[in-house]
Amino acid sequence: MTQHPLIRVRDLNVHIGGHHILKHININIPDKSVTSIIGPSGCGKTTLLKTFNRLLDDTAEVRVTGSVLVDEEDIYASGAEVTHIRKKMGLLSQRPYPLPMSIYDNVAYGPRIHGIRKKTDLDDIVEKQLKDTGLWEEVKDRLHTSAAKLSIGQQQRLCLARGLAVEPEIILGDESTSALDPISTHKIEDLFVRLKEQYTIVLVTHILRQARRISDYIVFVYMGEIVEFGPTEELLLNPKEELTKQYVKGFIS
Ligand SMILES: Nc1ncnc2c1ncn2[C@@H]1O[C@H](COP(=O)(O)OP(=O)(O)OP(=O)(O)O)[C@@H](O)[C@H]1O
Repeated sequence: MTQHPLIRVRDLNVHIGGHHILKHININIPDKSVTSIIGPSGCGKTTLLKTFNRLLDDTAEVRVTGSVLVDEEDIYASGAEVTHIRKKMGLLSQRPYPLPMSIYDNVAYGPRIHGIRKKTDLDDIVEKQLKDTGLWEEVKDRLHTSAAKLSIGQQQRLCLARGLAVEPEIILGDESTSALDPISTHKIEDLFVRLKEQYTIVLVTHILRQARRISDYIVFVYMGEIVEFGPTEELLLNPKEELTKQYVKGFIS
């Protein structure tokens, strides 16, 4: 059964510097599941992901039209508040960018900004998020040392913990395992699968095997358009569109 949609995209178009990058995008991203955006390099995957938390429309050369409804609220409506929208989403980029501070302070950073001051409350949040991201046992004895000393894989899980600490509804991941070794990659993939019980997760990946391992749904994008969207097995094993077939077979890259 298809989950209730949390993100609804309606006739979304993105022009950058006069180029029509995303064309008439219509999609419902289901709640509490993992949806992967796949497609060849330059097709618009990252651009689509960025439209979900208004990371795109900050410059004069970018024009976004259409609507993206999150929880029924159009995040492109005039007057929509960007800080409020971003609080609903945690973004995990290709490389981890821990803040130049301790492990503890990285996780406590967002909650402090949102007004949580009491030490015991912050301690609880830090412990919970580090446990949820599987880091607690690895770092509990060095919480006040620099986050930069962690391995890249640990830093990526810390960035996830930092994002989750402000209680978002949605996790966006842009090729978030591309800088990681296979073991760290599997840890992050396992986390996504576990976290989908509580969050709606949208990932950009160019690795079909990864999309197959962890997604419930897949969106195939080609030259700025959605070619096909559907449950993972159906889209990969029995695609409806010829272009999807070609991509899945590896004839388009
Ligand atoms: N800020 C920008 N200025 C100019 N062109 C841009 C900008 N951002 C994206 N584009 C263009 O939009 C198109 C889609 O880019 P995007 O990064 O979304 O693709 P992608 O599918 O994520 O690619 P990849 O898999 O290689 O990361 C590309 O042609 C890219 O050059």
